[in-house]
Amino acid sequence: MTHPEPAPQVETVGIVGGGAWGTALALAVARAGRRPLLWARDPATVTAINLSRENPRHLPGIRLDPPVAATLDLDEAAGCDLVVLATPAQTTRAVAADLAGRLRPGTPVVLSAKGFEAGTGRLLADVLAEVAPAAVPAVLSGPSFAADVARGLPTAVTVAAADIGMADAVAAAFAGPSFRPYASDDVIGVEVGGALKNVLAIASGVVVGRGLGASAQAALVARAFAELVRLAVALGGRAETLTGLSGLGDLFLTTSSRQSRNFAYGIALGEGRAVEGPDESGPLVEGAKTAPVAVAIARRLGVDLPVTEAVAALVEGRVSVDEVMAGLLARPLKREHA
Ligand SMILES: NC(=O)C1=CN([C@@H]2O[C@H](COP(=O)(O)OP(=O)(O)OC[C@H]3O[C@@H](n4cnc5c(N)ncnc54)[C@H](OP(=O)(O)O)[C@@H]3O)[C@@H](O)[C@H]2O)C=CC1
Ligand SMILES: O=C(CO)COP(=O)(O)O
Repeated sequence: MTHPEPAPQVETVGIVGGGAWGTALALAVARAGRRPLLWARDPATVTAINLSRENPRHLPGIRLDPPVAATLDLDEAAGCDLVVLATPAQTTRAVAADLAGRLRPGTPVVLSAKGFEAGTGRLLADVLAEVAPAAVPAVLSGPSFAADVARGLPTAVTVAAADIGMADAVAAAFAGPSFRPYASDDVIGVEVGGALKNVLAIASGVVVGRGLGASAQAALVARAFAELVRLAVALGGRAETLTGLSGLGDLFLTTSSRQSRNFAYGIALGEGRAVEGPDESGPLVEGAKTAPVAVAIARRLGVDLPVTEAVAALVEGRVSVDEVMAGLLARPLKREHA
């Protein structure tokens, strides 16, 4: 029998990753009455946050007043009462390994990246548990653009941990006047919702970029939602979780808003402006990296993910948009909920 984790007393929050999302979460934590300490690897970002009170590279135009502070010292961030990982999904193993020996045993570590690990096909919470066993893993996900959160616009997310009491405590640590976390104990469902919606946002962008019409976009989003549920359930998550914020909520946001980097990349693919995967020097497009990993996971589990397969093929430049659409429409007829 497992024992509930003791609820953490959270005054300080270490945020590992000085990008748009890490910076926005630092502001959310400050508004929640906690002291955020943002670790960034880039000295210029740390100096800009501490002296000019902004993050010009990743979140320009947003004022970062105290108590937001930044550091280059990972030990300082790791020593906080709660730690958030906010670097891209594919860096999770390396960053968590670097943190591992610096954490106090039992420190909650909140994953906020959205993706599956390439190569292993593992969920990020599993990667964290493997490389940083001293951490208590939690996941924060849901419809939340960094710019919206940073500006204090109303936002709701899900915080999941295996122990619901821990999820409640972590949710409370982030809760502020405009940032509303809901607690869940379905770590798998919440992770899959965040990871796969990026892939499906690319698909929705392709439909828009190719000018296929609002009806096609609605059909795509409905079938995309079915894929979210199928994969989450096959991996051990609960279907109802995907009807929530990390699932339907984030799918709605990123399959319809041009603020989404994944959706915007899909539009470029649909318009024929991008033929292969995004360049590392451009904006982060997590769905392009997640698509082939999701396909591999689905094939291993015998789950049918035709939209995800189509995105993987497009991103890898193996097919054209017209070939993908013809292939999807030519699939044998089936029952809707089979
Ligand atoms: N932006 C958003 O609206 C949201 C993003 N997310 C998720 O958060 C994650 C991060 O996205 P976001 O912040 O937007 O991305 P950004 O591109 O804005 O920032 C990424 C940050 O990670 C840093 N970084 C990259 N690789 C490493 C590494 N190996 N070690 C340490 N730091 C590293 C970068 O450092 P450097 O500046 O030095 O390159 C940069 O500070 C993604 O998984 C995304 O899906 C989730 C919800 C909302
Ligand atoms: O996850 C996000 C909002 O919930 C951000 O989406 P993009 O990474 O597509 O910009």
